[in-house]
Parts: sequence; C-alpha cells; structure tokens
Amino acid sequence: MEKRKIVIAANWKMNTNLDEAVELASEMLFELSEIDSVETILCPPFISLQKLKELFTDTRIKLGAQNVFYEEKGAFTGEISALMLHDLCQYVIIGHSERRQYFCETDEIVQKKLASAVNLGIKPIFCVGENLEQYQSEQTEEVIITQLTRGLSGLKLPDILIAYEPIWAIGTGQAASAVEANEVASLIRRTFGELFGLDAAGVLPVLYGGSVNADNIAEYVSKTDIDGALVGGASLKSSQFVSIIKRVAL
Ligand SMILES: O=C(CO)COP(=O)(O)O
Repeated sequence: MEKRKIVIAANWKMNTNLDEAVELASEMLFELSEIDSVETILCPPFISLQKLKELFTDTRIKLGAQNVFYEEKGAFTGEISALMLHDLCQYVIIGHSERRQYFCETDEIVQKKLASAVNLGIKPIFCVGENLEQYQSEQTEEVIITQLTRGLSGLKLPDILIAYEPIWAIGTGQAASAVEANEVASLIRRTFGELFGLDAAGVLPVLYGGSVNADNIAEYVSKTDIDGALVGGASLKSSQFVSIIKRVAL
C-alpha cells in the first residue's frame, strides 16, 4: 500500500503565554515554510489560537486546539465549544490521557466531544492508550479496543486522526518501541475497519505519541501502520520540532 502523508502534530499542553507562543510559532514557521510533504499541526493553548491563525494565514501550517466541550453554547462556565473553535483551527485533540486523568474524562464524554467536533467540521486527533499497569498485565489490546469502540460509537464515518499514546511513554523518555507501537497502530486500523469499513481504515491517519524526538521519529514512520506523531516535550523547542519534521520530510 502507498504510504500516506506524514502528519506531525505538536501538543504544547499548558505551556507558553501569548508572546512565547508567537515567538515559538514564528521560529518554526521560518524553518518550515518550504516543507510541504509533511502535514504540520501546532496545538497551542486556546489563548494563542487567534494570533497564530493570523501568523499562519497563507502558510501550510495548521492549527489545533487541545480540548473542546461537547455542547455548542450555554451555561457552561469556563468551557470552549466546537462552534467557537471552528473558524480558529482545523484540528482538536480529544481524549488525551492527561484529560482523562486530571479532568475525569470518560469514554462517554470523549464520544460526545468527538461527535461535536466532527459535526462542526473540526478534525479530532483522538488519543487512546493504556497505562503502565495495563501494559504490564498485557491488557493493551482490550483497553485500546474499548476506548475506540466507546469513543467512536454512534459516529458516521468520521474524518479523524487517531493517536496511540501509551501513558507510560508520555514525558518519561521511555518511548514504546517502533515494533510495539506499530502493532497497536495496526490494531487501531483493524478496529476502525470493523466499525467503518476497510477503505476507511486504509486511509485513516494513525499517529504515535510518547517521548518522540528527532532520533526516534524516522523509525516510527518507517512502519506500515504509523503515519506520524503527536509530539509533546520536543515540540516546545523550535530546533527539536523542526528536526523531527526535517527527518521525515521527503
Ligand atoms: O502527550 C504527548 C503528546 O500529546 C506526548 O508527550 P511527550 O512527547 O512529552 O512524551
């Protein structure tokens, strides 16, 4: 099968104020403006989306939000809806393990968020992944299938990316091996195929996330079922993030 376009997404998490975000994004833009073979997505904190949207007008760099609430509007103090985001960014991260852990997001909440984003034409980067205990007791497959089937339930063929992020690999420097990550990516593709058909599974972008850096990225994307990466820590330094992209650019 022909290799799909590589996607490299940056998740800045709760880092950068507005000035820092503009500075970091500007440095990246300067280095990456010539590269069109990699789909590059930056997911800054909400407060910087508008400014970065202006900065990236007429460039190939895309923007994503890190979260979204599932209702469109109303009395939900502190929340941001897909309706508010849809003219600011093209992507949104949903179901990240940090949100599942710190904000008690269940698969049911994740499903509603996915539905809301898809309805408004924002592409979700849907994160799934097992924790260390589940990994050590060989429950990875079961956890991934459950998160996928619950998260995607009730959705019509969604325009979506799925990121496999084993929790034990996030921010630890203990990246999953490319072979292991590819096995789970392949499971994700098969499960998606069972839900939405083989053709859809064939073109589904599947990313790996968890301690990705410029030294290990090439091995991940050389695997048949991995189409790119969701990068945390290494996306906060322009030089490191740019090196990751340059390693996979044609
Ligand atoms: O959580 C991640 C991206 O969403 C991965 O974070 P690190 O790249 O810092 O391990």
